[in-house]
Amino acid sequence: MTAKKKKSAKQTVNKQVLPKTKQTATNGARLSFIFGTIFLMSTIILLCSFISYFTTGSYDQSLVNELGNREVEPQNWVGKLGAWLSHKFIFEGFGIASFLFIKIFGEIALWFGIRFKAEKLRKMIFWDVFAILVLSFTLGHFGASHPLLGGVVGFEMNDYLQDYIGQIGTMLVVLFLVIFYLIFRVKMAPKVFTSVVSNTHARLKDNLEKAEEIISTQPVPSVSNQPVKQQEEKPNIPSVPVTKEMAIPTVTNEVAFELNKTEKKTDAPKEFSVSDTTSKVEHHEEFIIETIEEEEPLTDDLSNKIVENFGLFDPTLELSKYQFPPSDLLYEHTTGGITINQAELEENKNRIVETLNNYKIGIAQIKATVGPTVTLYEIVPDAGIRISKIKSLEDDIALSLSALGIRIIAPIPGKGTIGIEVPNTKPTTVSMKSLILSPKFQNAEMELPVAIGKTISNETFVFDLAKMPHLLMAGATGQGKSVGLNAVLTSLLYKKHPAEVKFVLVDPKKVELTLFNKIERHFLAKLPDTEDAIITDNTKVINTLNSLCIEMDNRYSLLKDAMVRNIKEYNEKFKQRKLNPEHGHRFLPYIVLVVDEFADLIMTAGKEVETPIARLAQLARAIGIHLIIATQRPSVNVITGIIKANFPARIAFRVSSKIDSRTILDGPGADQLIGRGDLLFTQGNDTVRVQCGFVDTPEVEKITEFIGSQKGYGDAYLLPEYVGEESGTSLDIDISERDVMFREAAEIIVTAQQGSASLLQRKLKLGYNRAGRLIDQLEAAGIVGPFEGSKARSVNIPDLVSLDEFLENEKSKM
Ligand SMILES: Nc1ncnc2c1ncn2[C@@H]1O[C@H](COP(=O)(O)OP(=O)(O)OP(=O)(O)O)[C@@H](O)[C@H]1O
Repeated sequence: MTAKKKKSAKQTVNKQVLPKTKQTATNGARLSFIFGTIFLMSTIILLCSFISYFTTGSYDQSLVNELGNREVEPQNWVGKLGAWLSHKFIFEGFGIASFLFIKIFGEIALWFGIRFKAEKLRKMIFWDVFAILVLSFTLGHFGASHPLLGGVVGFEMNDYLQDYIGQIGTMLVVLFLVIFYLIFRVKMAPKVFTSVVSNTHARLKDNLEKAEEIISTQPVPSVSNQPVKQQEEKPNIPSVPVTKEMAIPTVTNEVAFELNKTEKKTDAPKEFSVSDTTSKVEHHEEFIIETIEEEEPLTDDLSNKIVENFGLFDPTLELSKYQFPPSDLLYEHTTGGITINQAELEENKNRIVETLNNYKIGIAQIKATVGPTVTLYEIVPDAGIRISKIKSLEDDIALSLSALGIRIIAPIPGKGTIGIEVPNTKPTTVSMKSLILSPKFQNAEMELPVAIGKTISNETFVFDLAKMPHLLMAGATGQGKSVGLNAVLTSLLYKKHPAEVKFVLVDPKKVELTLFNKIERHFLAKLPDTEDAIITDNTKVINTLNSLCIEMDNRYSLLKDAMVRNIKEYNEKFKQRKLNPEHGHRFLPYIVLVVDEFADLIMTAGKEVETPIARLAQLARAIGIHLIIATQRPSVNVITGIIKANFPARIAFRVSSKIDSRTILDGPGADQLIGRGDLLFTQGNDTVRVQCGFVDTPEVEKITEFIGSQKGYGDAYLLPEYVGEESGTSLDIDISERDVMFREAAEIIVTAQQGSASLLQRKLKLGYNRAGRLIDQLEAAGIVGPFEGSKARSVNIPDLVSLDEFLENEKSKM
């Protein structure tokens, strides 16, 4: 049953990738066949027309101008069409070189038939046309006596050139074109042409020297003269054309071997043998250095071919008609931008100056920047005033300004000034619409762009979730967390296609994220057996988190197999069709896990939740799984050290105490926020104050409605099945029912001393389901220990010898 479901889950995933490609492939094949047939028929028509032209041409020529007349009956085998075609091509065109047009048509027909590389076809056609021109030009030389040889074009070309460069010049041009053709088309090395000359010269010179030497050393003139003569008469010149192969192992190489042997016999008189003469002549070793042409790298591999025929893989193809939600689904919330209240600014400034003067802090300059919720007063204190003094007066200053949530930044990082943030009496709501429409978000070239809000200087604040790579969000109740989560999700929905990102939503409060149910078949991911994609039950959360760990392991194996480092490179390679879906490869969407109330979860499930969350947070960045966890209570027992260490990016809404602020931000500040979406964002060092974009429930409803009413996938994105402890494995698996790879799997597990399904997947190239079954069987046999959460199972057999004994024992007991 489970196996069946697993299988169907896998099939669904594969279906998402394959069917469209197949359909396109069939349509492409049909079109190719039709065009191929048309070109093949054209080839046959040209061939018949041209051949018959040589017997019927002279008769048909007189009729060519009357071919429109039905009464006229030409003799060409292909009738009027054939007579007209051959007259135009051969007589008025390029002479007998026109036969090469048949070759061109044939090549095109062949290309449609067997689809070799288009580049190759282009090259072939280019050289065919070149050959047509050269041949027609060459034969056109005899155009006056044999007009059919080069056709009118060939004759005219000759005639034209001869007028300017004469007959010799024209012949040299022909020679040049032929050499050009031989070098670039036949790929004859230029050396061949030069070596004909240089070899002749070199060998003649060489032999002459040898002969001279022999004459001077040999006492018997009758022997020495003859070979010299022979050598002179028969110089060892390679005949043209010389190929690369012929150039290397010439007779001279063999001689070189013999030479070495004889030279060792030091006392013996020098003996030289030249293989084609019987006499003894000293022979200098000829040393030919041949530069072998660089092998052209094969660009012809299958992936290029597929890309050429079908284009890059398009993950969005299955939902190609998907429409992104329009911005008018969102509300303005405010009319116009920030309103600057001059009187309020003036008043606050005066009070700041006054208060500081009371504490004997003089001010050299003060500047105000009005943001949506707070105004930043940037103060340059008089020389000699210590910053720590201002900082220690923070509460007193706040009291004097009698405003809630004054935040003092002393000094402002990167500037020598002191900042005092004072809330505006009339805060401006930052609408999500203004964020979505901002050029910063629209032009963001990010993997997972999120427009969270506007900074104090009223700039849209956009970050890439993929770079964070995980986000911790905290804030007391009612301070804007849920709105913040909605802003994140809305940003992604406005920028990403359903094929590119999937959400795993955990909502123990059962209210905040339920709206997203409508986009289940577009954007949500879930466990195979579950009804609802949005997880509200804590035990299901544990299964889902463990399932995400499996997905992570699977993705790592895929990445390893594809020899890439991260999901971006992997998907790029997949789009270029360099990864075979039949080997389990598929386009990997980003997965964003959102946990709305983490405190709740950790209180009920504790380590069972913390361990997989920590594991995912540590490892999942490269494979595109990103975590956003939100919590009301940022206490240390909820946000433990291990969680904190792995969530460098934090968003803090208003919290109730300095301690909470420290837990979430590692510093104070969050307790001084004013609520209603006022937040601090940190990613390590700098902290940015941002007013979160406001997106109301009806807006989210409209967006999800808009997306949900469009055609979606058959189901949510299915995560790998996770068999939890409580569901138990059928541990009494019959030995006869064991997988055929049982022994091999056992050997791998025992060798590695690590009982993990993903290890089997990698080593045996198995799917997750089969590897999981094998692990179950190994557990049933007692070779591996029971499931231990996210840790690999223990292995009970120490080595391969013991494994052999164990399996033998098992057999004998049967
Ligand atoms: N960015 C914002 N701009 C304006 N008002 C906001 C913003 N965020 C939140 N609010 C106001 O604060 C109210 C509470 O926000 P929200 O529901 O997000 O709080 P919460 O932190 O999720 O609370 P809880 O934890 O109890 O669910 C909203 O109904 C809204 O009126």
